[in-house]
Amino acid sequence: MATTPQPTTQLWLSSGNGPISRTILNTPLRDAQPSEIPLISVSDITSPSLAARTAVAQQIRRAAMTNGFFYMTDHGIPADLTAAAHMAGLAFFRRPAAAKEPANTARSQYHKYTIGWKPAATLRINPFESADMRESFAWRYDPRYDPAVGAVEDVPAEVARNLRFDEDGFPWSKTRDVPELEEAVVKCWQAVLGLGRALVRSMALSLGLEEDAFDAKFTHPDAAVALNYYPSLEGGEGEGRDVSIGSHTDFQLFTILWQDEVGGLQVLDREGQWLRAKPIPGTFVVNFADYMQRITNDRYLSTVHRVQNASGKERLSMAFFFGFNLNESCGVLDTCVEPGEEKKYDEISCQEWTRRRLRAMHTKAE
Ligand SMILES: O=C(O)CCC(=O)C(=O)O
Ligand SMILES: [Fe+2]
Repeated sequence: MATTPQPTTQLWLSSGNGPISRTILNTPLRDAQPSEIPLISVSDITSPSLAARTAVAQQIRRAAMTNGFFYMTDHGIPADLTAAAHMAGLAFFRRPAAAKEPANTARSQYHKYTIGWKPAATLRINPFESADMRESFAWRYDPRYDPAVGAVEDVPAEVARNLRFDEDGFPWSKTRDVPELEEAVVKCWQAVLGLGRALVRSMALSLGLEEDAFDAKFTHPDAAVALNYYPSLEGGEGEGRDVSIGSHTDFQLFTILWQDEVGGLQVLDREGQWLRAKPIPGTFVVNFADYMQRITNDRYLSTVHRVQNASGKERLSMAFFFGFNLNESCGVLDTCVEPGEEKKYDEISCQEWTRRRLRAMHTKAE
């Protein structure tokens, strides 16, 4: 018996290769089932037992090839670290715009798009949807804060070329009215950085490589953090309504996201169904991003997601983005092509890839 095709709509998004579209079902948004966004315990991610580490890697592989999203539990990040950054973030954002203005990204010496505070509705990550109603505060990798880096003078020249620091200590020099913010965010970032490195090793294993295959590529990773602050939207959730952050994919390898208990994150599954990724206390959400999709020849999905916070309450999330050192590049991995299959992507540096993505969000980009 022939099945009637389900009504669909085209969803347009920007990408590093220009606008792309996805076919989405016209069915209403619904909560994700555990089989769609699984819960993975990573307690064995650094276990001395290879079998135990492999078991984690296999679950990650399955999630990457299903919908590209999973909840991560037993991750070892102390709850008091995320709680302190959450509270400090709220204290920062709840102040009037004039108090946040000194930390406006536009005032950064070198990182006018990627470090500091962005006011609400000034970004539109998806040109086909409303402006992003979120405010954000972002910071990016600085080896002076990386516990795995000894002396900053030892950072190799080819890495250092892509790392520039504002001489006045921006943005932290402009957030002194919330004195706890710097320490709370940096401590959380440091802990998640360690976890991110462990995850890359697990992902190497999951791709049939040696665990240390990527080690040289993340000595000084493109590890950024964004605190997102979402006032409640007026119009409710669903197609055609305002977005807190528009439909997009993340740029680099993967994102580790902490979310509060409000909810609002939506994930587009492989069939084109929008799913709510409801908060599960104590977990982080992990999603794969564009660079990972490229090097795996589309084996691992860079999943489209967005946020609509229509809860009537404010929401805060912290996104930790993880990528290789910006000067690094990686082509499609041999373990991701079957005999006779073509490599779909050229090798491109992480710097160039993130630049292309940023350019699609801003008229100019660093
Ligand atoms: O706040 C969220 O749940 C997601 C944020 C996000 O997608 C991002 O910052 O890239
Ligand atoms: Fe995202």
